Amino acid sequence: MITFEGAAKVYPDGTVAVAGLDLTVETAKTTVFVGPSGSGKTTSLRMINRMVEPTGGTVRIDGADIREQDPSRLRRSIGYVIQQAGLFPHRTVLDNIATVPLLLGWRRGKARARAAELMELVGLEPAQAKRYPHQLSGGQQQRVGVARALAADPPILLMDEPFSAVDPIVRTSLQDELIRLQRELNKTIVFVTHDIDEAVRLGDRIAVFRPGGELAQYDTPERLLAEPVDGFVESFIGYDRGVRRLSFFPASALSLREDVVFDDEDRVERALTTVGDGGEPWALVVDGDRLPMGWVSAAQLLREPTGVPLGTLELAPYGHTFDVGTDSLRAALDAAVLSPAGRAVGVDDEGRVVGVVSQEDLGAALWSVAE
Ligand SMILES: Nc1ncnc2c1ncn2[C@@H]1O[C@H](COP(=O)(O)OP(=O)(O)OP(=O)(O)O)[C@@H](O)[C@H]1O
Repeated sequence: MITFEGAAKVYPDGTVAVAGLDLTVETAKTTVFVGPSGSGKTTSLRMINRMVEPTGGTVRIDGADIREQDPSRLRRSIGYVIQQAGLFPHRTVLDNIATVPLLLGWRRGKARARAAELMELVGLEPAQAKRYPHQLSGGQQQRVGVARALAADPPILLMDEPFSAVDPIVRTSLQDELIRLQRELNKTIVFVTHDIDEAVRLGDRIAVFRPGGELAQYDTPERLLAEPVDGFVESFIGYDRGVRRLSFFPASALSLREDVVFDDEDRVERALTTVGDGGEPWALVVDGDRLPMGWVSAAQLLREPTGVPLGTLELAPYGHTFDVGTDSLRAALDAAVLSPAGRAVGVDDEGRVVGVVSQEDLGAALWSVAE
């Protein structure tokens, strides 16, 4: 547990970077500091490893005042990852990762073996061990940065905008990796970002900072999105917070329809029992393995001669699907919005169609969330 007790930082030029922070970071959880530029996130983070000394208040780790600990020893017991990874350019990937164990006096062989183990943990190929940082992509460099920070197995990991310099696709995969790693390692992670979406994805708790180095709100992502404390937090989160909140509700609560799903060998007249004449506007066609093939509209079915197998018709693309076991209401809504039929296709973990969610069913689920 890391506790900030009235921790403040005023620079000699009078800039108030952090104006008396009271906050407890829970052990083995991910806490995200988010806020606009200059709101004191990095300064607060760096107080934890004494890269910044507070001008007021106290920071404790598991109850002990960090001022009473030797700064370089403290730093070796806390992993630190920064934007652009901050790797040593003239050291190989393996030696970069082995830095802290070597500083701690490990034998070279043991430090390198540990570094190789960490490369695998963060998803780097063994062949990259002998490369230099400039021979890696930005995303790979960040992975090396994370491996280096974890090398001595520190209980605390500080991450200062570690993924902000990579493109959005790499960024999402690094976030996924961090979520997976954290499930395995249970570190106390403090993560700084500007990006509220990143904060909501990664954080067990989120601290929103406002200009002037003040804490505006400290809450779980669910509560932050549901109940921002004031106009500043609300506008910082953005006006689509209602839709974002849907990520916290499982899609498994939706009722799925199977009576509008037909086999590719079924004939047009079979589909017309529920779609078209049967009142429904769209049918979903699946193949013999129940993998989705596409949509056919009621209007088209009524034009086609009977006896034609549905799989031979020109089908509208089914768009993207949602996983009924693991996805959220947000994913289901997204799938419905992007579908030409305005309906979302729910699949199991092997991509086989379980059923379809109509707009009415989605609407009912959204109402229950709003209550
Ligand atoms: N060495 C320094 N001397 C004077 N002012 C400083 C110093 N370092 C930081 N500041 C100021 O302290 C304030 C907080 O900076 P900090 O880096 O903590 O903000 P931040 O929220 O992390 O911002 P960003 O997201 O842009 O990194 C800013 O106004 C910054 O200009």
